[in-house]
Amino acid sequence: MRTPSNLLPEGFHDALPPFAEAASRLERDVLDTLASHGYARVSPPLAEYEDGLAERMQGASSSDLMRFVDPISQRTLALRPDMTVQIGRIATTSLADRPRPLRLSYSGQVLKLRSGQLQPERSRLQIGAELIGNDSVIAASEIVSVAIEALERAGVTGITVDFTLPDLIDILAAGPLPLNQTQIDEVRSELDMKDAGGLSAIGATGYLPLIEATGPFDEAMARLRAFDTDGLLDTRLDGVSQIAASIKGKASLTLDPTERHGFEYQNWFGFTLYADTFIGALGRGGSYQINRPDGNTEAAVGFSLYPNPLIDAGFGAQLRDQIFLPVGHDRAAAARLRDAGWRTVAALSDKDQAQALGCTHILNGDQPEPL
Ligand SMILES: N[C@@H](Cc1c[nH]c[nH+]1)C(=O)O
Repeated sequence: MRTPSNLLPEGFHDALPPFAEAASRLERDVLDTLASHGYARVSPPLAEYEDGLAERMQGASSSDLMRFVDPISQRTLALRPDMTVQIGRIATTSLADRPRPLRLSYSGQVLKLRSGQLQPERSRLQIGAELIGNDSVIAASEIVSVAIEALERAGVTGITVDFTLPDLIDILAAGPLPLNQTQIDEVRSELDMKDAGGLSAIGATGYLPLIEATGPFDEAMARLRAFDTDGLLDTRLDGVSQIAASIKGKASLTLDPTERHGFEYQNWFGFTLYADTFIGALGRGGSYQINRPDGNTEAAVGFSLYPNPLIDAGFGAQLRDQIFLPVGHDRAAAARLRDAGWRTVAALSDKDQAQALGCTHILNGDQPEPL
């Protein structure tokens, strides 16, 4: 396991063997899946001008960013907390003239200013894909199914997709169930806690049925449709149902229409990914708008995975066979074994010990021999 160390700030850890390798194997599997669906890799820098980054991050402020002054430009820079924002910048500047839809993938470390209760890490690996220029049901279905395929290719089983409607409360509050901004925040936090008593106490009884519209997808969706008596949400609910239908059989499906944790900028549709063997979320995604430099916006859908907690829990950590090569070993035989997929560990002196160096075999003549 990774050992917290007072050599590093809270929320920062070294990835050690075999976890670091497990993480890069997962990263490779996910990126290969994305590439196979036409997502081209981009690699934005770790830090950017703070004002540009903050401006693009809807629902977050610069006080949520890890910032520092750049001695060269004398300007404040920020470490990226979410690569999706950078992909939006790239899509609407350097790649503004590329035909749409534009499919981009990415992977890298992101930095959160504060750690979450469920995820103490502040430095996290983020791997994802963004489909830019379209947020239709077809585009959203592609994103969800590619996310599932990527996780499956990495060996994750028992996947659950939990759908949400990130802007649901805003829509209801601006229409049939009016609320002012303070009330919106109150209603949201009561819904977060699924607190019926709390909702009643603040006079928002109209929102009570939303607490019940949660759980296995079909039942929860039926309850949500029953709640939507004037058909205001029809198109959204049809859209989310179609996306769910498109991945039926590939994952367990649930609905939590008011879940908003981590959905600061997504609009009509969002989803969180879980795996049976693991308690926390593996990633999330949804539809959103990218602000373009000309003042217009561009629709997009995408997803991001945060696989570190899964890896730390031991996922993909393989103890591989390794063969010890004694001093003076047959170099040609060792090279043939490496070609055949073996990992070799060459002795530097007679003092080196096969077992202590993690070897399972030793090269005897030109043949591997189990230790
Ligand atoms: N970047 C978002 C997920 C996402 C990607 N694209 C759209 N949404 C997150 O990390 O929560």
